[in-house]
Amino acid sequence: MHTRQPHHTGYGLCEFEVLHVLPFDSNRKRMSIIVRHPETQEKILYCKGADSAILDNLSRSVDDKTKLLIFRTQQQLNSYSKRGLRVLCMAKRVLSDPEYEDWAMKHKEAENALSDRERKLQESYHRIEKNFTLVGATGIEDRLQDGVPETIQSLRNAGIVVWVLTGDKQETAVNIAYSCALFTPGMEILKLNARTKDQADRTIKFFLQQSEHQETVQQQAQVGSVSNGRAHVEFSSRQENSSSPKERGLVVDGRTLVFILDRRADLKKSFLTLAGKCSAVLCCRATPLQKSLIVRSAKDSLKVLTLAVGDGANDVSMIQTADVGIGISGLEGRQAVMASDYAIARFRHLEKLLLVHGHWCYDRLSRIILYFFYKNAVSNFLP
Ligand SMILES: Nc1ncnc2c1ncn2[C@@H]1O[C@H](COP(=O)(O)OP(=O)(O)OP(=O)(O)O)[C@@H](O)[C@H]1O
Ligand SMILES: [Mg+2]
Repeated sequence: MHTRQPHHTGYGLCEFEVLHVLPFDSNRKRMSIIVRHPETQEKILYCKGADSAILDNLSRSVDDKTKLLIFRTQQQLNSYSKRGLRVLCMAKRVLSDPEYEDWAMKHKEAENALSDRERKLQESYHRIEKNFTLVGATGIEDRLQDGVPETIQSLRNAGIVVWVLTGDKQETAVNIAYSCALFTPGMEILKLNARTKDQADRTIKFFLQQSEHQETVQQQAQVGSVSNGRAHVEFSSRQENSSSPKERGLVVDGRTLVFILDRRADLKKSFLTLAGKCSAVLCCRATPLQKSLIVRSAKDSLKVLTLAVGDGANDVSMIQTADVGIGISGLEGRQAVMASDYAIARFRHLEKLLLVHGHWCYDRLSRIILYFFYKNAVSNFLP
């Protein structure tokens, strides 16, 4: 591929030759372009992607100035994501001629491979997407569509349990969970951010014990208020906080999901028991495969009817795994809609769809676990 891209350097217009485009995918969570500089002839790789996909692959030999830049960028990323912005990191790498030639030759072999092409391409991307120099980061507003909080609220009022499965960074996703009314201010938020299988196991068990303890206290409080006749009014008002069940929201990140979904580990059952005690579940930095495995696990183990809503290519297998798959037609392409049973133009149309197509869900509404994608995929599709 030899595309010329005009580039204004400040000294005049010049053109970069595009040598390769390494496309985005939700597993690498980044994309790259390799260009030839028109004046120096240097081959430069520019990469943009999720913070974890870039920061974990920075060059280790860095001077103090670069260390400071990395530190400051991380601080900026944290503040952007806490504000609910969608963050991206940019990095570059100058390639020596021998290194580039060697990579380009092997990459061509991967591109032309007749077997195992996808794996060979992934290996090729990983061979070159490393030893980055950080360039900077951006925070972009990814606004919710109109009516998302209201729709979620009415689904929850109908007894539907809503889980969000997203590829987004945890801090961004948590912020959005509050703005779309998945999490409410009174909720107790349980976070699963384990870095080993044992840690995941212990944290899940701890939360389970804690919630069982809270349930026992609540039951005792209820028994106390019933059996204690006259003292009832005073007792229940004093004990209001402990006797009214506190809603829980569960947050789990992609690395912890690896342990939970590992078939050899025995964590799935306890995770699902814990998830079943929560009013809302938020899975962050989830890959497309993890999204579909979560739907499959809920479907098989919790014995619920599942409905998945998504708008991107990374939602396709989840949409296909769910009992009912719904695609939102939007900017992210047609893959989600093509894989779905029903297409909608806006998330808020979901409520109407559930009412209109009551034959498959309305009477079973309270048994549905709903998965959805919440972003503002601005649509040209008319309802
Ligand atoms: N075109 C792109 N180029 C570079 N990086 C991207 C691109 N699209 C997404 N990313 C990065 O990869 C991450 C994962 O993307 P992915 O599309 O799997 O999930 P998402 O869009 O964040 O969330 P959702 O699952 O809700 O769609 C994003 O959070 C972002 O950091
Ligand atoms: Mg996406």
